[in-house]
Amino acid sequence: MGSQSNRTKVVMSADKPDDLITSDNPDHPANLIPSLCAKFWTLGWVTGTGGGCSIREDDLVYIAPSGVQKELMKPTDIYVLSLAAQTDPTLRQRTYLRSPPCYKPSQCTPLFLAAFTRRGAGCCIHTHSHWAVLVTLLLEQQQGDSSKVFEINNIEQIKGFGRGMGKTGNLGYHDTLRIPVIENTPHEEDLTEFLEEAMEQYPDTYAVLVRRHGVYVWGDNVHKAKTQCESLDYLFQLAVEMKQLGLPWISQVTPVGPQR
Ligand SMILES: CSCCC(=O)C(=O)COP(=O)(O)O
Ligand SMILES: [Zn+2]
Repeated sequence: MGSQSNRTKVVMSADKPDDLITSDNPDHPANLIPSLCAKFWTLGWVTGTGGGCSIREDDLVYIAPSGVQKELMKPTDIYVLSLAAQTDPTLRQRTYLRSPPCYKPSQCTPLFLAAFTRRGAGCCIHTHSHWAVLVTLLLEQQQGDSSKVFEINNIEQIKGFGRGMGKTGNLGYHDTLRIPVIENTPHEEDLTEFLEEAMEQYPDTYAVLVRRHGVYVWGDNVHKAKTQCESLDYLFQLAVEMKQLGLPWISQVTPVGPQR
C-alpha cells in the first residue's frame, strides 16, 4: 500500500478559484466548514487533526485540507471540486477547481464523495468521538454478525434520525436504529469500498461506524447531518453507560397511546 500522495492524483483547474470560497455569508460552505469544525473540536470529535466535515452545494463540493488542526481552519484553506467534472469512477484521480497551496485534500475525501454521489447527501461529518470508538470496542466483544451492527431502540433521541434518503419522516421511538460497523484500514481512503458496501447493505442508514476509529454521518443538508451526528453521539454515550449498568440496548417495551 502506498501513501495517499502516490495513490490519488490531484488535478487543478479554474479561472478565479478564490471567488469560490469568498463570501460574507456565514452559511457559505467555505465559512461553515471552519466554524462547524471549531464547534466539533469542543465536543472531542475532531481533535488532533482527525475527523472533519465536507459540504456539497449542487455540483460543488467543499473539502478541508489533510492533517491540519481542524478547529483552526480558515475559509482560504478549503478545497473545491465539481462532482460533474470527476471522470474517474473510482475517484482516485480528482480535479479540483480550487486548491490551497501547501496542503493536500483530506484523506476522507473519497468517503465524503461516496455520501454525495451514492446518497445525494449535502453534508457528511466524520468524527473520532470517544463514544463512537467505545461502541465499536464493545461490539467487538460480541460473536459473529452481531459485532458488525449497532442496534438500539426505545430511546427518544432515535427520533432525530430520518427513515432513509428519499423517504419522508423520522424514525419513531419504538423503531430500531441500526448503524453498520466496518473494520478500520491503515489508510483512510481504503475504507471507501467498505463504506460503500455498508451503504448497499443498509440502504436506509445515514451513518457507518469504523471500528477503533470513529463514525461517518451524513444528511440531506448541513442541518440534518449535524442533527443526526449529535443524536448519534448522544446515543453512543448512552449505550456505553447502559452497558456499564448492565442494561440492554434492545428492549421490549409495550407501546402506550395511539400509534402514528
Ligand atoms: C490522527 S488523524 C488520522 C487520519 C484520520 O483518521 C482523519 O480522519 C483525518 O484525515 P485528514 O486527512 O482530514 O486530516
Ligand atoms: Zn478518521
